[in-house]
Amino acid sequence: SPVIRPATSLLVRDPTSYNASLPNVTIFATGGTIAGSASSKDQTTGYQAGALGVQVLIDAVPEILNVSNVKGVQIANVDSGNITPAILLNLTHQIQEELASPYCQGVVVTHGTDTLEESAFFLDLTTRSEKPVVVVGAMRPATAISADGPINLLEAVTLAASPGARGRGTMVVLNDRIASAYFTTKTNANSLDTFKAYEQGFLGFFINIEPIFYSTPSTPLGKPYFDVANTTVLPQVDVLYGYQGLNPALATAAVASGAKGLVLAGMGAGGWTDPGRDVIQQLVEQNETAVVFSRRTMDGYVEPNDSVGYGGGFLSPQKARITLQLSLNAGYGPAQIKTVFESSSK
Ligand SMILES: NC(=O)C[C@H](N)C(=O)O
Repeated sequence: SPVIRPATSLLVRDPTSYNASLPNVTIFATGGTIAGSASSKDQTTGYQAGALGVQVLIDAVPEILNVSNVKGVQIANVDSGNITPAILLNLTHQIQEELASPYCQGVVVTHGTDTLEESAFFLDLTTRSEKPVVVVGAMRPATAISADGPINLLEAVTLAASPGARGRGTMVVLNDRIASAYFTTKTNANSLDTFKAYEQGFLGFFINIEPIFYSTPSTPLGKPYFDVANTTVLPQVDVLYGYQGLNPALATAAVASGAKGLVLAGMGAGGWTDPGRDVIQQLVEQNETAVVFSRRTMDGYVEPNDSVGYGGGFLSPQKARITLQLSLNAGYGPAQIKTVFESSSK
């Protein structure tokens, strides 16, 4: 029988629907448009994200019970812009506990799409299991005509329950595509077809809800693992955006307000202005601030060897930020941080 969690965090479907011949998947709900509710069927912006509870999401797709036994855990119910490090740490702790259970074959996380790539990347770096972890969202609220949430959720649960999904790291499901959390990014603020990994591509897609993969399981080269089992707070790392005539004082202000690290979304392959670099250099020398040069372009590579900071390799600013947070949290010094970013660039 399925593992029973404390009543405060557990919502279970009617236990009589339990089918011993099916796998067990746990759905961790965090909010977002997939749980969004608008005032009319044609409203697809300006609605309330994170309005519906996990049980409502599960009940809307009874087909889920043909592929898996499910139980839902409500972690949060917020617009994904309001996902905090505390929520992320709680999520990864609970997921690891669940993955360690022999009764759990896979995990699904429902999440707003705006910052889905950050949470998915964080989970990818902080969980270590062959079992699938699938992060899913939607672009239309649950109340909309042709809402995409129900089919996305069904596909996500099917994927999490599928033996072929094992050993592929954290995955992202939207719009019939299977993507790797490590490489995926949101590319369009409104369109259903928004998650892409331009250079690395998708892992697979769905036909009749069945996951179809293009290749055998693989792991991105140099993907680091960070143990956060005992972590309760993550260090502050801020992202600054590069542009002509950028304001160098913003970097000073970020460090003064507690940032232990900075990620620069630089121009081109990590470019920063000369006056801006002078200030960055001072911050590195005086405060031992860890600085990663990334890029403001959608895709691309920033050389790991920079005289002032670290180059972010293929990592986007938001993913470089999480990597730097986790490296600092692990107590890594300059040489180890350099290795992490160098390796993730290969
Ligand atoms: N499509 C979405 O889920 C957007 C929403 N604002 C969120 O990220 O929570």
